[in-house]
Amino acid sequence: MICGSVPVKAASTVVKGGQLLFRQLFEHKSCTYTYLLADPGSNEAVIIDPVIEMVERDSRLVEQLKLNLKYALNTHVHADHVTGTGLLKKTFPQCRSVLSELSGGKADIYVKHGDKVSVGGLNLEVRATPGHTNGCLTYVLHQYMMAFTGDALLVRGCGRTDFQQGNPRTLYNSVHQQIFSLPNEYLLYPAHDYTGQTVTSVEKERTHNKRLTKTVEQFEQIMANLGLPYPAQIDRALPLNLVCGLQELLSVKDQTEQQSKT
Ligand SMILES: N[C@@H](CCC(=O)N[C@@H](CSS)C(=O)NCC(=O)O)C(=O)O
Ligand SMILES: [Fe+2]
Repeated sequence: MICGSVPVKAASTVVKGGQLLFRQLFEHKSCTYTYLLADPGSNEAVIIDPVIEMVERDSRLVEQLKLNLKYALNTHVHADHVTGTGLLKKTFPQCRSVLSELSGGKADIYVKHGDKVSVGGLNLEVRATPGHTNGCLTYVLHQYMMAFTGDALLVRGCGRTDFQQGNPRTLYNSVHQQIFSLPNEYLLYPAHDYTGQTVTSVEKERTHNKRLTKTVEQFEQIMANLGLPYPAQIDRALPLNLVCGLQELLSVKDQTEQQSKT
C-alpha cells in the first residue's frame, strides 16, 4: 500500500452532453476521494464525501466556481477520516447534510433506497449497498452514466467487512445486485484508492475484480483473511462522523472518552 505518497491530481471531466461540472478531489492521508458535481444551468452543486482537513480547499473551489452548494452527502459513516460536512455547513449555511437513514449518524436529511437527490437538473438515484456498513449508499447519476460507490466497491477491490456492521455476504449481494446490474459502460467512482487509480467501470469490475468475480463463499473466505490493520484515525473519526464531524456536537461523555484516548 502506498497511501499518502501517490501523486494523484484532481481530475476534471467533460462527460457526454457536456453539461456536467465534475471535480474529483483527493485527500492524501486517508486516500479519500471527494466529488463535486454541479449543474451549470442553475449552478446548484452537491459534494460527496468531503474530508475535514480539505474543507478550505473545497470551499474555495465552490466559491471560485460560483456554485450554490445545496447538499453535502456522505456515502456512509466513515471510519478512516473525519467528514467535512459540518464545517462546510458553517461556510455555506444553505447546505444540507445527507446520510442514509440506516447510518445511525446525525444529518439534516435522511435518505433510503430509491430516493432521489436533485440539484438543478441533476438527479442522483440513491441505492442501498450495505455490507461494509449498514448505511452504505451508492449514488447513481444515470444522466451521465456515473455512480459513486463509497466503500462498497473500490477499483479492483471493495470495502472491508471486519468492523462497524460489516458483513461479506451482504456486501457481495449489494455489489452484484445494485452496482454490477448497471450497464457495462457506467463509470464507477470510489471513495478511496490506495494504488493511484481514479475511476473504473461496471464492465471492468465485473471482469477483473479479484474479490467480487468469485463465488459468495470464496468472497467470504477472502474477506475473512484480508489481514488489514485498523484505519489510523478510526477512534477519532467514528464518534465525530456520527455528528457531522463537529466536536461541539459530541456529548460530554463522548468527549471525555475521546480525551482519555489521546
Ligand atoms: N490504511 C488506511 C485504511 C485502509 C482501510 O482500511 N480502508 C478501508 C476503507 S476506509 S473504512 C477499506 O475498506 N479497505 C479495503 C481494502 O481492501 O483496502 C488508514 O489508516 O486510513
Ligand atoms: Fe468506510
